[in-house]
Amino acid sequence: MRIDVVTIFPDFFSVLDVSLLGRARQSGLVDARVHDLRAFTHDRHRTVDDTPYGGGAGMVMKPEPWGEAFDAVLGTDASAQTPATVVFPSPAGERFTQAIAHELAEAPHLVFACGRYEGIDSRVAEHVATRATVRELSLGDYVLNGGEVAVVAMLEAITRLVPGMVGNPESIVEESHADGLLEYPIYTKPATWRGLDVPDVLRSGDHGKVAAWRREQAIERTRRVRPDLLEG
Ligand SMILES: Nc1c(O)cccc1[N+](=O)[O-]
Repeated sequence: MRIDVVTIFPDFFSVLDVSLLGRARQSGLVDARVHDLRAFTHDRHRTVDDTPYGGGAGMVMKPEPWGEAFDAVLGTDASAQTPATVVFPSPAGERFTQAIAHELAEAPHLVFACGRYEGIDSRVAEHVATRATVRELSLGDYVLNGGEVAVVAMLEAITRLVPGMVGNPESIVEESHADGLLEYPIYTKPATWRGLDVPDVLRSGDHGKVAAWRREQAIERTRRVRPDLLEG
């Protein structure tokens, strides 16, 4: 899987050199590249923003540097069988979910466009849609200063699903949201800690009873904390 990230804060993604993603990068499972948007400017001040048409507070990211950045990262896709998927993290986007993480983990080429200021000139996504699959995705209903934080989270959620990324693929199956439910409570030694005991069923050795208890706990926790996940 190839991943390109375009941002005015490339250092934000030094995280790609550590953790799971760092190892995957070194192993060649993931070819992740970070691009500084200012590398696609041509003026002395390396300008990436300007005032909004129609007035209003804040600044808008200019289309020209983005156009050149996408030329650079999408150029080779002209002959690609599957067009790239370009993700614009945005509070106005579709909610990013585990299901979408699985979908994007199948994509051969992902590009993440990190907006700043009030956002990117809307013509950029319109233009890119003629050359790639565009997804506008939101991490949550709150205001961030830009897309970088959201992209780091999405990158972790997506790349850990790439085959070979995690040691035990089983560990992915039994996680919160993996089966549409929140994860059941988990315990390890000691059996009693500060007067609190591990549920007896988990020490019974009866795998059937353990599985039933875990399912019941996951449903109960989901009903209590995220009833919306049980609808529909
Ligand atoms: N919420 C937000 C934002 O305020 C700015 C960029 C991206 C996001 N997001 O992905 O959730």
